[in-house]
Amino acid sequence: MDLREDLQNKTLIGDGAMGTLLYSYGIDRCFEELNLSHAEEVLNVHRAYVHAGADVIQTNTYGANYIKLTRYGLQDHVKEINTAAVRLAKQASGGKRYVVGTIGGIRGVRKQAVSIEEIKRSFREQLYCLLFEKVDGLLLETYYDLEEIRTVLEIARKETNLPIIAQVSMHEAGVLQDGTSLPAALKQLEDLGADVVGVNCRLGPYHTIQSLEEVPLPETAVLSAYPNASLPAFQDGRLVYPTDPTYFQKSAQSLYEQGARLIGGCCGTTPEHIEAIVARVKGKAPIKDKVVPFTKETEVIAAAPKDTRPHLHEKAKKGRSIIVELDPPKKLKTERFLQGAEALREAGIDSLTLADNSLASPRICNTAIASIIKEKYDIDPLVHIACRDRNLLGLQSHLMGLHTLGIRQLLAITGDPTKIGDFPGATSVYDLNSFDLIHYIKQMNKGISFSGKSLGESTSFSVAAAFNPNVRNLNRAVGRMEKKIKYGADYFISQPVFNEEQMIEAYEATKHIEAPIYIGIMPLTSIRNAEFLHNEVPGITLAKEVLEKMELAGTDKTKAQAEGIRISKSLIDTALDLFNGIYLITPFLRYDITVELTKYIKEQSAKRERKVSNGIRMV
Ligand SMILES: Cc1cc2nc3c(=O)[nH]c(=O)nc-3n(C[C@H](O)[C@H](O)[C@H](O)COP(=O)(O)OP(=O)(O)OC[C@H]3O[C@@H](n4cnc5c(N)ncnc54)[C@H](O)[C@@H]3O)c2cc1C
Ligand code: MET
Ligand SMILES: [Zn+2]
Repeated sequence: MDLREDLQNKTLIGDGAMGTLLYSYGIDRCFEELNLSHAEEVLNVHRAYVHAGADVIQTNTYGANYIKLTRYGLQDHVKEINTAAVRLAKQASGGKRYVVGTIGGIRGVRKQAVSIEEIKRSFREQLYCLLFEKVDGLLLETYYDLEEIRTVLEIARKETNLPIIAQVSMHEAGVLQDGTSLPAALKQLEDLGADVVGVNCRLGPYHTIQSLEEVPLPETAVLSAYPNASLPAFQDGRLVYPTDPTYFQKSAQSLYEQGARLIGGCCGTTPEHIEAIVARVKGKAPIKDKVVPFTKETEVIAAAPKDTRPHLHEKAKKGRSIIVELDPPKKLKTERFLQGAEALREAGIDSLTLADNSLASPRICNTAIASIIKEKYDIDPLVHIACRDRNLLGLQSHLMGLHTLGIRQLLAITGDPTKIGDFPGATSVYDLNSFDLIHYIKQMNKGISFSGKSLGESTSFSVAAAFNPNVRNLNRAVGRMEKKIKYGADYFISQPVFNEEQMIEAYEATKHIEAPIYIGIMPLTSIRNAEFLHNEVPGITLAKEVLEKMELAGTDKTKAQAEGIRISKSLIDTALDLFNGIYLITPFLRYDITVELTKYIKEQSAKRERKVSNGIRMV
């Protein structure tokens, strides 16, 4: 028996689902652990697939790696679970079927969730366990992340000469989540030495066939397909795959015609599905010629509509740039806000930044406000986007909406925790964190959606990221900035800084970073305001001297405000020597304060420029 040789001559049949089958029996726990505690059930599933006529049986080890087992506190049982799994599959196969060791993908849309180094460690551990038990081949399945499957395939290819089946999964037919087309992805896997390349899971037969229609026959590898039984439905609180084995049988015929030589089933498929496809395509002579009738023309991705205004990061690279935060109102009246926006525009700011429910309290949607000020005052708004309030679907739709409104400046942040806001019990989504959000916004700039599909047009977002200099370990904060740049951040906007030394430290720690930094300055309005910020707002720390100065200014509002402005001006003097970008935060819609500070920055910058040009004349 030789799997490679067999695949040269005939169509082989894989098995169907293990996980969803056990789940449909009412077992809802770590499926891989059942190899130890309920071996008989696992054996029965394998036997049912053997009986149905499957040629290739997969071990019940899809998630038997320490990363996934950690969820169940089973991370130290990788070896026992994998060992038992191979023995059970072999026992059911009786030496008459190929037993392939399954290793499932770990990453979904969130690349950030697990580092590639950790994936390598976890993969190796599981791989060695499976190889030690002498499987007949390996099945790498359900990989959404191309980087991940490339990485693990390289490891596996170095470690063994056994046949390797490498399968990716797609959110959208024909394309991986990073926008790589299925044919290109499978070619990469073939080039890395996979014997069988294909797709499994997530999509039902219809989309799987549609995806394979575009894939030419590989030169050295063969094609495989393990579609789900159908798209899942949610019934009585459970996921079910309503499907009919006859439909699956017909689909298997189409997959065969598309050149698939190993055909099995993924989620929702049962021994009946496998029996049905065995009857139709098992053993058939493989398709050796396939004409991909037309490579569906790769959709031409149009460039974003031209906007000749420079982005904020370009402005701050060239010279002085001022942005001012004026947060959308917490109440429905917008007059004062709009007056502020207009006054700040008149004062000459480069952009008005609009927080996304900062401090986790609801305000008028910043996109609505951004659109109004853009249209009404020709302001180029900067919209903050937190990962807290929208899931992946909401975030992508939100970004598409922003693009449609011609809004191009974004700040991608995790978002303040709901605990501190008006609804402490509210859920927080966090499908993505700020790194991933930056990455996906930049993917949209290439015209590719979060799921890899063409958007037909590229966006032209400029993406800022947060920098928090108010931390004990500045190097760690700088490390996060460097990582954000890797993910695509164009520039940074900092939390407000409240003393000169801290500003100098922030400058020293970041001077090697080429991406511009807009340094935050927030005028204080009273000692109570200062104490609140210092003691209660995450990420903000005030210097002792600043608190003392505000204390001295007393409770007279005008005096306190004047002191706040004095402190800010002094910070501005330092900032102008160190940073091109200045980010002013307007307290309590008191735009008169930020207008005054904007004018101050303009005057001081002009003075400095005059000095420089006088200096040049003197030389
Ligand atoms: C300019 C600016 C504007 C903002 N606007 C808004 C807004 O509109 N709406 C809103 O809700 N919030 C806003 N915030 C707050 C922001 O959401 C939080 O400060 C957020 O934590 C910082 O954004 P970040 O996710 O990019 O990341 P980071 O600061 O890089 O980190 C994210 C989280 O991880 C934590 N962390 C940092 N280092 C480590 C580490 N080594 N290990 C483990 N954890 C770590 C941080 O404490 C932070 O909670 C803003 C912040 C800034 C600086
Ligand atoms: C989540 S994809 C399916 C994994 C594995 N083949 C199973 O059926 O359990
Ligand atoms: Zn599946």
